[in-house]
Formats: sequence, C-alpha cells, structure tokens
Amino acid sequence: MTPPATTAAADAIAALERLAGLPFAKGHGTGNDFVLVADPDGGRVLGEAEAAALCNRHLGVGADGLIRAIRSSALPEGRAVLAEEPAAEWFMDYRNADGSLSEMCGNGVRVFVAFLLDQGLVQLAPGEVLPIGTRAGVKRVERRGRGFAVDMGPWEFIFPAQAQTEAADSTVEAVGLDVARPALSVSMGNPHTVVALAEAAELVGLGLHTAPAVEPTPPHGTNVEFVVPAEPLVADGAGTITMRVHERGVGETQSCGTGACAAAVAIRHWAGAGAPDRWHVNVPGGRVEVAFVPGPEGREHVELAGPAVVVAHGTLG
Ligand SMILES: N[C@@H](CCC[C@H](N)C(=O)O)C(=O)O
Repeated sequence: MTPPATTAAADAIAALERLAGLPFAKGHGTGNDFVLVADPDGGRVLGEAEAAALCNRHLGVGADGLIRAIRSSALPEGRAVLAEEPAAEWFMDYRNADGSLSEMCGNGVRVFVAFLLDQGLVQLAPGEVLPIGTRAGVKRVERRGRGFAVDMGPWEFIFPAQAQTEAADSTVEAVGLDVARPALSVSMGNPHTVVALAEAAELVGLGLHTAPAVEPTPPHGTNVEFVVPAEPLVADGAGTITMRVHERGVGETQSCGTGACAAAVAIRHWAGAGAPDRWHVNVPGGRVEVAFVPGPEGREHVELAGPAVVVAHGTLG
C-alpha cells in the first residue's frame, strides 16, 4: 500500500498538477540552477506554492530558484522600474526554492538574459546593453566572453555605523566551526553576511546542510558567505578568493552571484588601502569575476561577470 504523502509533498503534487502543460527551461550560472518560465503578460499563477513545487528536487523539476520572464508593465514592481528606466521592458520575477521572493539574483539575471535570447524575446548585439527590471532596481547586462557582465549597482553596509568603525558587525556560528566568527553584512539589493576563514580545510569542513546562525541577523534574513583568501591574496592586480554559500530560502548552492559581490566588498574592506578593485571568486560551480567601477551617478558600482547557459527545455506533464 502506498503511504500517504506528507502535507508538504501533497501541496507540491497539487501545485504541479495545476501547472500541467506549462513550458519551461532549465538553466544555470556556475551551477546556481533555475527553472525559467516565459509569462510575458503575467497570465500564469506562479506564486510561492508553484515556485516551491517546481524547484523541489524530488517531486518537481528541481532548482535553486524559479525565474519568471514577465513584461515590466504587467506587475506593480515592474511599473515602478519603468518609471526609472522606460527601456526595461523585461522584469526578472525571482523566487527562491522555498517559494520566497528575493530582491535580486546575480547569477539569475545572467541566466535570465540567456533565456530571453533563447526564447527570441530580445536581441543583444556585442557592446549593446540590455536593461532588466528587478526588485532591486534596473540592472544593465551586456555580453562578455561566453557569458554576460552585469552592472549590479552600488553596494551598502547593512549595519553602517559598526562597519565603519569596527572590523566586524556580527558573528556567525556554523557546523564545523569551533567558535563563532566575526562577520560583515553587505547589501547587494539582497542581504549577505560574509565570514573570512583562515584556510581551505575550514571551508571544506563546514556543514552547510544546517543554516548558519547570524547575530544580529539583518532585518529580512541573510545569505551567508564563507570565504578563504588565496595565498598570495593579490596577483597581477587582481585578488582571488574561494567561497561557499548558504542561501536564504534555498540552503547550500554551487554559486551565488550577489554573494560573490558581497564577499569581494568585505574582503577588500578588510584588506584595507591598496586592495585591488578586481576579484576572481571561485565557487564550487566555477568562477565569477567581480570589479568595482565608477557608476554614472558618482557612486561606486559593482560589476559581476560570468557564464550563463540554458541547458534544457521541457513541458510539465
Ligand atoms: N543565487 C543568487 C541569490 C538568490 C537570492 C538569495 N537566495 C536571497 O534570498 O537573497 C545570486 O546568484 O545572487
């Protein structure tokens, strides 16, 4: 006899039944993987339950997040973006694997543009810039090598008073660490808390199946990045760091683009005057590049570059 499904499993099965016939694609950026759905006019119901079911690795397609491609004019957050940038026709409607909304996803926005191109919804010539609407404002994307570069906008400390005067503004406890470690919380539109570890063995020994405990936790939760600086830290004018991440609303992922940016912000801050503005960030799923560049409004912006691919297309049964 088949045992009854748990409530969560029954909810996922019911949500997937409601989505029968839905075309989708699967894509990733350095192993941070997404289900992508084109819903230009916002006619689909793709809320928390549907996102969690699609991202379920046992019952659904499986992914770290769901990305809906919707015209900015079709949702309130998108209409706010259009007031800032009328050319931002497309909006990245991003949800984590647990169905929760996030303001921004750095790997996701590159994969989103790969998906728009794959679907023939946009064209993007080399050197051309495509503005994309997100809940963290407009992000400008251009082709770079075999992937894309994204102007992620300015970064901010989440606890600026402490960060300016002390090396750390919080502490993080995690499975595999002997004691709580000092950390710095950085917003890339979404929240991050960065911890520096002394050596690769500490990074390998972390148990990220359990969410790290952050004190104080930023108001809307946080993604936690554990980072080991390379030895030497800087070569040929660029720094190199290696990172593992526990994402809010997901768990451990193979990569996090906004997390790589936050990690570069924190490590550069800790390194002090003379630290470079270009950073190679190694993650379990590959490597992304982070650079600090002048923004058009006079503030410093963070640029994120890396690969993005669409690997499969399907239809929900
Ligand atoms: N993996 C993403 C970040 C996704 C959102 C994050 N889990 C959050 O809740 O803020 C990236 O590449 O930036």
